[in-house]
Amino acid sequence: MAGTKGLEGIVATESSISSIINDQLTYVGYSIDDLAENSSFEEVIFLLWNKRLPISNELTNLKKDLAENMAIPNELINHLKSYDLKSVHPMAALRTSVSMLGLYDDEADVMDEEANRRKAARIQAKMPAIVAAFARIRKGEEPVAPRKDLNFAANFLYMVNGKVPEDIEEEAMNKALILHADHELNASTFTARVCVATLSDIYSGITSAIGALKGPLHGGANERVMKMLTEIGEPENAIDYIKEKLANKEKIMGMGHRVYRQGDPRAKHLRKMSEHLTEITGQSKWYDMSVLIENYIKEEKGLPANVDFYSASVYHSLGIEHDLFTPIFAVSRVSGWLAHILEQYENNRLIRPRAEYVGPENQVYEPIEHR
Ligand SMILES: CC(=O)SCCNC(=O)CCNC(=O)[C@H](O)C(C)(C)COP(=O)(O)OP(=O)(O)OC[C@H]1O[C@@H](n2cnc3c(N)ncnc32)[C@H](O)[C@@H]1OP(=O)(O)O
Ligand SMILES: O=C([O-])CC(=O)C(=O)O
Repeated sequence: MAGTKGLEGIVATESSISSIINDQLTYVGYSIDDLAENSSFEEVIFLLWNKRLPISNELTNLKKDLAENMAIPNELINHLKSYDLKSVHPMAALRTSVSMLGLYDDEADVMDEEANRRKAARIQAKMPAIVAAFARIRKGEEPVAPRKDLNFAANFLYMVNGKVPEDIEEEAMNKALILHADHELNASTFTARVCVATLSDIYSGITSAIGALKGPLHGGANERVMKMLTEIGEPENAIDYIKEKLANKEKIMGMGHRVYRQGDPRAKHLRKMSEHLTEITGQSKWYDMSVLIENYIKEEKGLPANVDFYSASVYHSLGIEHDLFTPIFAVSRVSGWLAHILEQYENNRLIRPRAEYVGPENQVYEPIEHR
């Protein structure tokens, strides 16, 4: 039995939600380029959950359902208020809050498909409200209730900032949410599927997935990209900084990918958004610095920029606090996690691989006083 470190290249399930073939990403067969340019996040949610695009009244109903389900229980708000949130990472707060949401859902352990779909809509709707409430409470501000007349992207920014976003901000958030929505069997999606394959409930699956996304080798990289850019400070420092990191065998956040070899097809959209948004907000240096780093790493290490690299300067130029970058990823990716959970339940089998034992053998137990 040969071990494959990190399960690289192993096909662990069949799925008809998203595919990565020859460095091209599709959701249910629709190119990510097409969706990013033409679609809305709500439409993508429908696509992932139903494996087809909605017709007009279906999209209207989903938007209504999401807007009506956005408000979070007061008990959860009070719970968040009870912590000293200055030392709590928002991903930790999100992980615990989603777990807690399950305590206030009468259907949490009802396992039929219709109930699971209703819970999916509730979780999708409430995640942005949790992130926004956390962001406000820790600044000593009251959470802002969602508005039923705003779409998902606008409502999220409205709840975070307390004001209706400009069109350009809403467009950028909508596109970022589409680009992050699903990605085949990435680590957090796999985590969600492993969890619910025991026939555990949706809240457990999403809570586990948030934990996996939080790590710096996965969704946690976007926050660290901004930390790196901030440390670099000015474009002229970028290459020396990167050289030193590489000499110390440190990884450059936002670079490299387990599956993509030539390039992450989402990065070009985020690069374009970063160029535009940093320019109109008078912060082009973040984009300039990012391009220098991307080109250098491509040249030196042959590694492409991944989705986390340019999303950092995009969110920064939207005025978003840096530790909210990964929670935004989660607000989008939960749509994919939910799609995969529904797909797993439809055709379930326990996920239980093997480990190759490489430890000592034939040991003889010694009583403690003889060791
Ligand atoms: C949404 C997402 O999850 S996208 C990924 C977000 N994560 C990051 O951006 C963190 C930085 N990147 C990485 O750590 C990696 O590229 C990963 C985790 C994304 C993929 O890693 P793996 O497929 O396991 O590749 P692995 O870590 O084994 O690296 C292979 C080689 O490339 C090097 N390498 C990979 N990524 C980087 C990087 N970002 N910076 C410097 N070197 C790198 C490794 O050091 C290793 O070199 P070696 O063979 O000389 O030891
Ligand atoms: O697929 C992966 O390994 C990581 C990734 O890019 C994502 O989850 O979007």
